[in-house]
Amino acid sequence: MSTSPNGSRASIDLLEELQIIAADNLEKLDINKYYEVIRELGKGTYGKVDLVVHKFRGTKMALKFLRKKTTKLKSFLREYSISLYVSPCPYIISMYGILFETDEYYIFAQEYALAGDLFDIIPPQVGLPETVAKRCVHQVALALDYIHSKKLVHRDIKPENVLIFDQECRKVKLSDFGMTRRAGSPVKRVSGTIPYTAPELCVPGRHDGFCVDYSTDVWAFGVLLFCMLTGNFPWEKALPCDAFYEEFARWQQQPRRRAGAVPSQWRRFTSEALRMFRHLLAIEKEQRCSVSEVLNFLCYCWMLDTENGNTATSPTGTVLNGHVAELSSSSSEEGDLVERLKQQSLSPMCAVAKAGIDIEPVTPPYSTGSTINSPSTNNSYERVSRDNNGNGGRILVTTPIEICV
Ligand SMILES: Nc1ncnc2c1ncn2[C@@H]1O[C@H](COP(=O)(O)OP(=O)(O)OP(=O)(O)O)[C@@H](O)[C@H]1O
Repeated sequence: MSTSPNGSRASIDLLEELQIIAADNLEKLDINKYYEVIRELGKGTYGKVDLVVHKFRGTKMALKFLRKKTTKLKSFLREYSISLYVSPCPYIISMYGILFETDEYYIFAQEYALAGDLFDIIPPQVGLPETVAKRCVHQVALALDYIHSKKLVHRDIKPENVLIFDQECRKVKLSDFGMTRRAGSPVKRVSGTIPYTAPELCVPGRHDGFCVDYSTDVWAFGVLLFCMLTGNFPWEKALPCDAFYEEFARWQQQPRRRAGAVPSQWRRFTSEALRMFRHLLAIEKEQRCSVSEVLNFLCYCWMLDTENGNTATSPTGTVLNGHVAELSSSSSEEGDLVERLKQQSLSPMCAVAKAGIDIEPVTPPYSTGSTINSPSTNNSYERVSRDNNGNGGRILVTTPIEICV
């Protein structure tokens, strides 16, 4: 908080405050002195994520490395602060209050998700069993709902950013807040991954900028659902030149939908599931529902030929109605978070040296304590490995489009 000229306290919001604290605590250190690298967990556009063990504590954690060459300090601090800000949600990856830099990287520490990411467990062209998919969908919906309740838009919803703790998706958490922005803020260029990108952001030649909007997360969430249930993308990109998208858009815009007119890729779904998809994937962004509407469809069967039947139960045993209220933290809880961070050093070095400071994830004030081949379409997607580790053929990489800065 700062004091304005007239003496009143100018409000600096929590996110800005977290960024200031983070900047004040950023220090250089020799990573090998404090961490033993076990293996690389993943690679992204701007760096990598390694599984490490803290040499003094023995704590396993995931360190996210953002290359200084391609990441501005401001972007790093923003990603770190947003990740921390939303981490109280039980369906979002937890954070350790640790950040530092080396000559080459900015680095922060996260909880380690022991089963990797959702991308790796979706059987290509088959999809996950409906029960597993629903369990996952429910948790991701709650995570997104939480983010939206904080007036933030994730902007990079895809299976690679859903981290999993077991193969049955009993515990999954949303991650990667590098693209997250406040709803309503202007962004210069489109960002995202093409099959998940909403049609209004796919239009070529639109360089006039966009306002960040929840509806883009809703669209990506709808595409994610399709991928999980089928092991395919519904289309390559949401543009009229894509025959799969065009067919879907025509069907969406029909005033009266006849069963026979359902596009072939969508005929495997029950009418309730189709209704859900129509709400999530409304062509006009104003018509799209909120993410939480999916929760009203969990009690229905989604797949026509499912062997698992439907699962109406919540993964956490919580009542579906009122979930948002349960997950929203109060401003005093947010204040607590800032206070704890101020007291807690953000350096791994001091975390060891200071008595009474343990390296545990920054815990939610209201924690429940509960405990594709990239999906391919039947069309002509370019088949490229997601990484260079010999996964070739398993995945179809989507073409990243311009990233906003
Ligand atoms: N906490 C974690 N535990 C386990 N694996 C993780 C963790 N964080 C990231 N990963 C793995 O590393 C991959 C890349 O991580 P992340 O998405 O955070 O990087 P990124 O550079 O932002 O990626 P992108 O450019 O795709 O947005 C993830 O898809 C996942 O497989």
